[in-house]
This record gives sequence, structure tokens and C-alpha cells, in this order.
Amino acid sequence: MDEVCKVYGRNGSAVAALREVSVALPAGAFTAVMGPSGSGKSTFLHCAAGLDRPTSGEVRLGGTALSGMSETRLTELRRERIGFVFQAFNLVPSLTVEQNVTLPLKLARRRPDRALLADVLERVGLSDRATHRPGELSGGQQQRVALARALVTRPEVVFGDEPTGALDTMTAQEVLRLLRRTVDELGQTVVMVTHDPVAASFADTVLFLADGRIVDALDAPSASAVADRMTRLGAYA
Ligand SMILES: Nc1ncnc2c1ncn2[C@@H]1O[C@H](COP(=O)(O)OP(=O)(O)OP(=O)(O)O)[C@@H](O)[C@H]1O
Repeated sequence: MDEVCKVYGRNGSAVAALREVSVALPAGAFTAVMGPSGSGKSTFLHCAAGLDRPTSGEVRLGGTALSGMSETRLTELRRERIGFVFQAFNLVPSLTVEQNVTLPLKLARRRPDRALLADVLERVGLSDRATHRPGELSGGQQQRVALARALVTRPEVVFGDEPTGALDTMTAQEVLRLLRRTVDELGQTVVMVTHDPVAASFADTVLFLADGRIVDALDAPSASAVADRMTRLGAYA
């Protein structure tokens, strides 16, 4: 991201949600984004992932500049090169686990590679649940289906928006360990917005946003170091 600004609204009601954010999110690394409520985390994620357009500045995925792309090309880019995991698992209730996971391939008119599908289901520990429907699964299992769906296109980057926000502590840790393993074993690039210092501690680097700016970064973060920085940013005041 190069000098990315995002302003919502106009004139008197304008809100600067991102202010000249320049940052490289390294390939093959796990980056967490934290910050107090309203600091711009969701806006950051939406701009980085091509879900929303910056007011100014440039976002590049690999060598591809996102500005100036038509909506259709942006949609294709998201579908083919980016995976998403949201807080609400966003699975299709009427489809089986396997059908949910292969949906992005179907939308892209790509034929599912059986070996890759088997590998992805195995990776998230759901090989024996392929024919079940989301309603028959626990929250953690549903989020693992969503993770499999995000991985099945072999995306250049997986973006997580509070992916463990709806899960209890133990289940959240399972999902975070899986995310960590995709980075360590597949070289997957992961960028995750979270409120939770424990979740952030699974990342290689934590970026801290405050008032639309990156104000700090922490490598090899411990949960307590992350919580300490958040306290200093006034997050828990
Ligand atoms: N659609 C919008 N229209 C106007 N202002 C907006 C809009 N979306 C976000 N904002 C404002 O932009 C700023 C950043 O919002 P954003 O949702 O990115 O923060 P956040 O860090 O993700 O917050 P939270 O942790 O509470 O989800 C806030 O001041 C917010 O009120």
C-alpha cells in the first residue's frame, strides 16, 4: 500500500479513516492488524483486499496495481488471487462442506482438482465431513470450512476479518493454529484484523493502527506485549 488515504463522506461530515498509509505486507508471512475501535482496521483490510477503493494512493497485489481496474476485473482478481475468512462464516447452508469449499472454483469456472480438494479438507481436519451441511457442524468446524474455501484457489493472500471473533477461546486457537500452519507449511500469505492480543500473537508481525495511521509494529509478538501496546494506544481506556 502506497500513501493510501480513505475518506468517507464529504465536506463537513468527512471522516479520514486512513491517512497516507504506506506499508508492504510481505509474501509468505502472517501479519496481524490491531488498533482501537474506529482506528481504521476494517477500512485498511477492505482497501488492501480490493473490496473498497482508496480515495487516493495505490494498492498493489504482487505487481498488479488495483487502481483504475474496472469492477469486473477487481471481482475477478478477488476471486482468483485472494481468499477471505470473515467473522460470520458466510457458508451456504444448503450446500455440503465439499460444495461450499469448491464454490469459488465453480464461480471461476475452474474444475476442482480432486487431490487439492482432498488435501485442503485434510489440512482443516474435515475429510470425514465432506458430505455434511454447515448446520450439522460446530462453529469452529464451520470456520475451518471457510478456511478451506479460502485456500482451495491457492490464493496469493488470505485476508481474515476477525476470523476468530465468534469462537470460544479453545476453538479460536484451533483456527489460529491452522492459519499459522498454512503460513509455515504452504508459504501462504495471511493478513488478519483482530481485537484479540492472543490471536495477534500467532502472527509474525503486528501492525498497530491509530486514527488512520500505522503508528507501531511488533515482530515475533507475545500476547502480553501486544496487549501492552494496545493499552498505550488507549484501546482499553
Ligand atoms: N461507510 C462509512 N461512512 C462513514 N464513516 C465510516 C464508514 N465506515 C467507517 N467509517 C469511519 O471510519 C473510521 C474507521 O472505521 P473502521 O471501521 O475502519 O475502524 P475499525 O478500526 O475497523 O473499528 P472497529 O474496531 O470498531 O470495527 C471510523 O471513524 C468510522 O466511523
